[in-house]
Amino acid sequence: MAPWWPGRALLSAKAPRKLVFLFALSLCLTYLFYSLLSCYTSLHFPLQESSVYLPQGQGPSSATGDSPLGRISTSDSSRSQSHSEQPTMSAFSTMDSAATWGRPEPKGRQEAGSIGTETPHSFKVTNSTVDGILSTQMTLPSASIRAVLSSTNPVMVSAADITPVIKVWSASSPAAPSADHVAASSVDSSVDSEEEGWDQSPLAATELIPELPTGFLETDRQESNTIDHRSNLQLNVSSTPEYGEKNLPQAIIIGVKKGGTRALLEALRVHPDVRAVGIEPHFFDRNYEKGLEWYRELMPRTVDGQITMEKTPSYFVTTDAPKRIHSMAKDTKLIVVVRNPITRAISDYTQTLSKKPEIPTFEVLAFKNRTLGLIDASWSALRIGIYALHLENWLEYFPLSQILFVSGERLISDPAGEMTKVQDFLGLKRIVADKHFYFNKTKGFPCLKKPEDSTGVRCLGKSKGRTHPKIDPDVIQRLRKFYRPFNMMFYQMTGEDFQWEQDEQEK
Ligand SMILES: Nc1ncnc2c1ncn2[C@@H]1O[C@H](COP(=O)(O)OS(=O)(=O)O)[C@@H](OP(=O)(O)O)[C@H]1O
Repeated sequence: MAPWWPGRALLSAKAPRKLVFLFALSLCLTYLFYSLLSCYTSLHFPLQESSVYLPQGQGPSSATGDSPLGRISTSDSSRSQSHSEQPTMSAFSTMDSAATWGRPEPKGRQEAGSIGTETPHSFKVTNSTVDGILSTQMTLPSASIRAVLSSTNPVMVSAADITPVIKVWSASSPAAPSADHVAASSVDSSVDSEEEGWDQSPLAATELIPELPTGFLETDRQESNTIDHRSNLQLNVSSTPEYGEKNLPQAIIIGVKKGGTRALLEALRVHPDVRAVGIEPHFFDRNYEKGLEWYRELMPRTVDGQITMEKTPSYFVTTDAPKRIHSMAKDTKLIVVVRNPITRAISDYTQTLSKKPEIPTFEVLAFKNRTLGLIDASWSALRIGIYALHLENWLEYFPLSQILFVSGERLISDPAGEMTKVQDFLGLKRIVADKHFYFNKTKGFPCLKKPEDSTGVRCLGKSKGRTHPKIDPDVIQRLRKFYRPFNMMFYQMTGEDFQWEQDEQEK
């Protein structure tokens, strides 16, 4: 009986050999296609998933175990849907520089109709180019932000992919697509921001200053923990008087992590009309189910004319925070301290490293594929720095006029100047000024001092102003390219050029 496989006889025949060759070729092509497809899919993280770091023992991180830091992925149908609806683009090459862009109405205003009366904003680009193309007035819908997120990763730019996504939004355009599916709704908790009040730090020989009298720029001892760690303890700052009443905050420092939020809050606390809770309440991200009364209880007492404040830097990247804060009080003033996203990422990494020395290097974590130069934008240290993406979420609820962007860099180089802006924004008398700051050479940062008493300064603790590890300059260069379009978008959205592109030397 003839074998089912004709063997050499068949292979030696000319025509069948061609067939076999074609078959093998098609197999190779199919394989290649699926490899590319899977590569493509994995690169689309921001459209599909939210990858975050979780502290050890929290969440399902260990189940996925794709990172020693416990990265997890969450997907839901809305994400997949947005993915399928999501057009992509190649950088800004499709932008029409003459197009006029309008900001969609903040949802809050649509609903309540009472957050101010201004017409939808449009913004002049302050820094005129993104790869030489971005210019004029435009607003950046989340679709384009995500598209840039794809296109800043070189592998993403394939001919088939390149679909223009920039839509001209007139003032009557519907709200921008929600950024819900991309915002980090559960950004890292245990390695979250570190709260620490002003410490007396070692001073240079020429700066030696006697011990502070008790009560001077009082440090809230409870600041070293987040609310989560302190469960339901009474958390008023130690200097809180027993008179007055507890109010929900009228102003919140919502971000960004490692931006300089503690320095800002502590400087604000010098102002007699500001009362702030020292710890980070994490109400709008982690403790929301505890209710507003729980939140109010955390606040220090205030008397007439004083404002209540808190800071929780993770709010800025929390999907639900804008909606929640808006539903608490639509006139809440929001402050975001922003810092060069590359330095911010390194600072974030340095903090994690200080707690988990075994983690891979920054260079390793920053890439999905280093050979291809493919940035891992799912790494929270990098993703937090895509400010335009997160801001878009806030602008759906709050008008730009209700958000103040403080430069983390200027907060160090000219703290009094930044404080003037902050006080004006909060409607406070300009009280915190140059005389309240002192540059501590040992610390390398400004510290607070009591103007009428030059015997003491207070600096932030050791976890603020850490020495950063030296990062491979090629990696920095790649990150610059990655962030550049997002920074441009952010400048455009805020109407302010933070000049991060000029930072040649990362710390
Ligand atoms: N006056 C003063 N003293 C010390 N540090 C200062 C100050 N002003 C700004 N900074 C910068 O603040 C960075 C920490 O930011 P945050 O307070 O937002 O961090 S956190 O999110 O609350 O953990 C911290 O980041 P690192 O330098 O990376 O440690 C500082 O650069």
